[in-house]
Amino acid sequence: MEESPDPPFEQTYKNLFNNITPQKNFPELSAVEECELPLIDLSRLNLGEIERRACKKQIAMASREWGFFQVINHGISREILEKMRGEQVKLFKKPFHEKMNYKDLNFSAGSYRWGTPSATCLKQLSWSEAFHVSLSDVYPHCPIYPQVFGIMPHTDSDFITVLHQDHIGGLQLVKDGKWFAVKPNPEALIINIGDLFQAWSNNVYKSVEHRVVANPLNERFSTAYFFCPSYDTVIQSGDVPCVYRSFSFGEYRKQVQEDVKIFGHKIGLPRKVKTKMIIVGDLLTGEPRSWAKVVENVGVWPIVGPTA
Ligand SMILES: O=C(O)CCC(=O)C(=O)O
Ligand SMILES: [Fe+2]
Repeated sequence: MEESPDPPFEQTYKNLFNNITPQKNFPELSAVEECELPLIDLSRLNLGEIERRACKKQIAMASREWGFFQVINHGISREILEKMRGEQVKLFKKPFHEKMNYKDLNFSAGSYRWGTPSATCLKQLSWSEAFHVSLSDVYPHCPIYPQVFGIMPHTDSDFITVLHQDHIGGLQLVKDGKWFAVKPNPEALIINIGDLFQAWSNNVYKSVEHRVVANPLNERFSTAYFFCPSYDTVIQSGDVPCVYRSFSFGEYRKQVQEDVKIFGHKIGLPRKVKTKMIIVGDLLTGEPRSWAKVVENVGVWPIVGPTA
C-alpha cells in the first residue's frame, strides 16, 4: 500500500486533541463575507508618466487602506505559475517520510514544517505543511474543521509578501475590524505589506492581520515569497514624531521567535513602540485605549517628556 503524503497531525500533536468538545457552530468563521482585493494592472507602469503616477497612487492607497492588493500583468506567465503549482503538488504528494528526510533538494535542516511545534492548544495548531524555499504551503483537507486554522491569525514579519494561491480560497484578512475572505484569482499575485514596511512608513502602510481557514473537503496550495532585508538592516522611519524605536531586522526576527516560543504567538511591532509616549498620552486623556489606537494617535499627542 502506498504511504500517505499527509503529515501525522493527530499522532504528533495528540496531547492537543485530548479535551476537544465537538462544536457545531463557529459563528466567527461562518459569518465571514467575501471581498475582492483592489486589483492593480501593473502594465500601467509602462504607459507613460500620467498612467504610471496613477498606478503608483492606487498601490499607495491600497497599502494604506487594505495592507493587501492583487496585481495582474505582473510579468510572470500563467504557464510558469501553473508549472510552479504542478511541481509543488508533485513535491507535497511524496510520501510523508520522504519529505521528512529530503537531502537531494538542497533544503536546509528545518526547512520542512507541518503543524505548529510550539502549539499548546488546538487553537494554536496550523493545519498545514510548508517547505521554506521561498515558502510553499499545502493545506491538507482537514477532518477536524473548523476547530483549527490552516494558518493562525498573524501579520508577516517581513517587508512585503508576494503570494500566489490556487482557486480553493481560505485566505482571510481584517479590514475595519472585521474578517473578510479573499476571493481567489489564480491569475493574480497577491501583495501584502509586512511589519517592516509598516514601521518604515511610520504606520502609513498597514501590516494587516490575516489567516487561512482550514477546509474540510479540499486541499489548498499556495506559494509565498517573503521579501526581507539583510539581518543588520536598520528599520527607521524618517518621520517626526516617529512611532517606533529603530531596530534591526535581525533583532526583530529573534524577538518574534522568542515570543512564539514563550507565548505561542508573536507580539510584533507593539514591542517597538516608543513606550513613554503612550504613558504620557494615557495620563493626559485618562482614557483606556487599545494598543492599536494608541499607536495610531501618537503623532497628534503632546509630548511632555523625553521619548524612549
Ligand atoms: O497561504 C496563504 O494564503 C497565506 C500564507 C501566509 O499568510 C503566510 O505564510 O504567512
Ligand atoms: Fe502571512
